[in-house]
Order: sequence, then structure tokens, then C-alpha cells
Amino acid sequence: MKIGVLALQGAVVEHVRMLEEAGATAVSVKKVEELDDLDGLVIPGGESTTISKLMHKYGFIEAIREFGEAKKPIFGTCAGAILLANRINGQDDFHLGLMDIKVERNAFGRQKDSFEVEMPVAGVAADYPAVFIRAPYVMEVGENGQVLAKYEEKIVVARDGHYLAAAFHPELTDDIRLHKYFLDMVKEYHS
Ligand SMILES: NC(=O)CC[C@H](N)C(=O)O
Repeated sequence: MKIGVLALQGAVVEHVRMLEEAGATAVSVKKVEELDDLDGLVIPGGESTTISKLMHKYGFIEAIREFGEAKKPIFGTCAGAILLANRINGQDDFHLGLMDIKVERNAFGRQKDSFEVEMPVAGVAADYPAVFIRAPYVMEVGENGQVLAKYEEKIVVARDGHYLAAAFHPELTDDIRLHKYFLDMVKEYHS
């Protein structure tokens, strides 16, 4: 199982380390050609507008759309979830538009810009430590969407077939259970 972590900006090495701990071969991806032999992709947190600009500049928008349309699993965390979404509240456009979710950016208020909380994530853990940093949330999932976790009534982990989105930063803890869940998704779609 070979998983790439999009390495244009954000918490890349942490994802690589956790994917390896969870049992995969993980590489950072800086060029579109590097997507070719991957079974799955992680799009990390950072600043979605910055990552999007770099994705356009280096040809990743088209390349990742093809990757997703070939049913290869993609896991977007924080800004990565915004990049995957096909609807962004208050905006007419989207970035990749692959995952059927509507997201709102910077959704947890100023005083709560960053915080950590333990929460149940369905199919993953009863006590997952979630680190939120200027996090978005998922306002709606599409008809095939699954809600895996909510915090304060807001959806913070969602799945849509082979796409997984988390509003928080699973790479900033030592808990590899969400990365393991993603690897199971990759196995499921691997043929
Ligand atoms: N930690 C993050 O990835 C923050 C996301 C950022 N606020 C955005 O809108 O892109």
C-alpha cells in the first residue's frame, strides 16, 4: 500500500510518519507524476487558498481530479477537506470539487481558533483526540455521505465513498487510528 501526502504546504512530514506507523509506505508528493503509482492520497491542513494556488500552478487540480475519479481514496484534513469539497459556504467556486459536502471555513469562532477535544468517531475510536486549528466544519453531506463525528452539533468527520474529510488535524497527535481507518478504505478500493 503506497500513500502520498500532497507536499505543497502544511503538515506533511507528520502525516508521512503516521501513515508509516499505521503500516503503509508513505511519500511526500511534489510533482504530478508522483501520483501515478499511489493507491491513496492525503491532502494536509494549511491554508486552503494558498494550497489551491499552488495546485493550479503545478497542475494538481486536474491530476487529483483524475486520481479521485479513478476511485483512488483521498483523505483531506482541515484545509484538505475544504479543497476536496464541492461546495464552500459563501463562495460560488470550489477547488477540487470531488467530495459531495458543503463546508464552512474558520467555523469555530475566535476564542476557539485552536483547541483539542476527545470525541467519538464512528468506526474509528470512542475517544479520538482531535486538534482543531482555525478549523472548518461540514454543513451538509450529500445523499451518499456518512457522518462519522460531530462536535457541538457540527459535522467534523465525514465520508463520501472513497473520500474522507476531517475538520481537525489527526497528524498532530500520536493516535494513528484515523490513519488506519483511511488505510482500510484504501484496501477496500484496491483491486
Ligand atoms: N488548519 C487548517 O488547515 C486551517 C484551514 C484554514 N483556516 C483554511 O481556511 O484553509
